[in-house]
Amino acid sequence: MRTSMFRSVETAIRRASSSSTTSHIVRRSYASGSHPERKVAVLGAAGGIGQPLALLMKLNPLVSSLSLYDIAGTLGVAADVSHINTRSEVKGYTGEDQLGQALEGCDLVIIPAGVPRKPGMTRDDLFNINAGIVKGLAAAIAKYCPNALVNMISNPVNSTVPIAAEVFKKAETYDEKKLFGVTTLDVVRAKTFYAGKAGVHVADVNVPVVGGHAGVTILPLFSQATPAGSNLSDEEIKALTKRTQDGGTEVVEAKAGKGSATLSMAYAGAVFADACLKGLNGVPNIVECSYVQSTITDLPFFASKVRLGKNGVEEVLGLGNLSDFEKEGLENLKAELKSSIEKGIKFANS
Ligand SMILES: NC(=O)C1=CN([C@@H]2O[C@H](COP(=O)(O)OP(=O)(O)OC[C@H]3O[C@@H](n4cnc5c(N)ncnc54)[C@H](O)[C@@H]3O)[C@@H](O)[C@H]2O)C=CC1
Ligand SMILES: O=C([O-])CC(=O)C(=O)O
Repeated sequence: MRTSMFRSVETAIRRASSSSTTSHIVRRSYASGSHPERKVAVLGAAGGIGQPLALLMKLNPLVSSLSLYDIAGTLGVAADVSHINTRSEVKGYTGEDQLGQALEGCDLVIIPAGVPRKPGMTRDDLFNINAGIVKGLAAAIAKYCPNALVNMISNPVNSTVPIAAEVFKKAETYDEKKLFGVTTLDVVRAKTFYAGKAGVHVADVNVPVVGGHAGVTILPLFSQATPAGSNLSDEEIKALTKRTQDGGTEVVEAKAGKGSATLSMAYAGAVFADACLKGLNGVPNIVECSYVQSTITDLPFFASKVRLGKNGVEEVLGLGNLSDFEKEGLENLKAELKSSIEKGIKFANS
């Protein structure tokens, strides 16, 4: 699960910022094809997540064409980001009549479109607005880029992924290997919180997070965290688990009505998108946690470690050994996750 996203970004910045003649030559030969052409779209690109995510995707050398779409405000964001001297060409699209152009030819579509939480709300409280937004965007993806990988960020992820799956099924374009709920922020938080408590270097830490992306459905597996052997007590593991599950709420409360996590989410979204692009490009052994169609439990969608490849999901990895506390957490999350999945399926078919 270690990612070289930072290294890629660093390399891109170094390449772009050097002004020597040699670097122009290097840059030209680089742009002419050391990586395949990849078109990536961000839907909701003018929003709190969309803008920093657009920036991070512009810094990613695996992207050759960056398509920024929103219902309003995209052209300014696209003009701004387009001036950065990295590989990709940037185009902005605004309004539904430009959605098709934004999507045509995409290899990867990232969706942070929709409303965020305010204090006191659950992610499910966003369902009424975001379910319709996701349904519409999924229908457009089925029409204009049915083969693209889809990274769903819009909440409630536990329901929006099943909604997109149903829309794709109806359009006869569904490929379960290509639809991902982005749960990377849970992993990012689990790594950060664990490193702080265990006193280990955060860059070395790996922690799988399984289940879903809301409250108790977020199940970090600290018993599998590496580096291990930090002698954390049961109480400390419980507190780390709770903090990971409540990480989104911690940010919502700190922002006090001004939305939810945007910067850490953009980072997490960029890490996951980078992993998807590497998989598409044939880089071996790319593994990230994601909420996907799954048979590793009795639930039809479940987050776990996933190996990424040229067609999206190459393999959904099992849960490994769980502690008794994690086994209990797994049983406790099933009812809520099942009902969120069923709610999404019912909505998509209504
Ligand atoms: N999966 C995860 O871990 C996380 C998910 N989120 C979710 O991401 C979503 C976006 O959050 P923010 O960027 O903070 O919200 P925001 O309100 O700042 O931005 C959302 C953007 O979506 C756009 N939008 C609305 N309808 C659209 C449509 N039909 N097509 C294209 N764009 C549309 C809006 O114009 C706006 O620019 C929320 O649902 C939030 O809950 C947020 C953090 C983490
Ligand atoms: O908490 C929220 O509403 C946004 C989110 O999903 C997160 O930060 O994990």
